[in-house]
Amino acid sequence: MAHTLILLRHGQSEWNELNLFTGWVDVRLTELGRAEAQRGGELMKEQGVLPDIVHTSVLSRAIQTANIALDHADRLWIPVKRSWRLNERHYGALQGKDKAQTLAEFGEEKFMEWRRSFDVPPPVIDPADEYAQTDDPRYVGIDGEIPGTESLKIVIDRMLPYWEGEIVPDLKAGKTVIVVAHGNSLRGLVKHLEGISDDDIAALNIPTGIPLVYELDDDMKPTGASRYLDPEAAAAGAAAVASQGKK
Ligand SMILES: O=C(O)[C@@H](CO)OP(=O)(O)O
Repeated sequence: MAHTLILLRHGQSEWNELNLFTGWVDVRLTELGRAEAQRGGELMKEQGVLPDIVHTSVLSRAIQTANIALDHADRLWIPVKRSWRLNERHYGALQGKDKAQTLAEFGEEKFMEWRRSFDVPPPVIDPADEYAQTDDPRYVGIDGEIPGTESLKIVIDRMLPYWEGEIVPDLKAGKTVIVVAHGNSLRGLVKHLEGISDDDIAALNIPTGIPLVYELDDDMKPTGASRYLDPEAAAAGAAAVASQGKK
């Protein structure tokens, strides 16, 4: 039996537009981001790829994107599950920093190591920093501590229990699942699904607002290549993410 999984990165956020490192800071969608989410929903409806259940992070930009996309796919009524384990990678002390300024200050090598290396996290954020999540009520009771920084490796380690424990059972129950999350949490999931190496994952960027569809076998392995519902827009969007900072 084939299982259908849809991955959707949130539409443009206020801090994507401003070119700031975002991570766990809870910024909203821009008008363009809302339009991207709408288009994502329309693409699902037009192409008949319709989710039965939605999983999102606990960050507003993913929740807004899910609501808008599902509304435009006539699927606002499906069950919803949310988890901090689908959150964006915590960007540590870089949260709130301008990407272009960070590149100019630290140089390309360090900048890319922080953004795209597999296991080098950015410096830890001070818990008193205005962009730390200390005392944020949505994280009361999360297992362990609120992170002070995360590498992609750490993201994968905290995401996989949710993937195995909550998403895979929905897929195995025959549901078409949509996961609405973030650039780096989805990079982690794609790495896991496709067995991409620690080095090669650096080059993978996920565009905002375009559904990416996987057909999976019973072992949750892709049966073929994944497909974006708008491949041209996805290629342009991924290139734009790759060049962030260089403007
Ligand atoms: O700032 C962030 O949280 C992420 C996603 O917007 O950025 P990057 O693509 O640089 O990892």
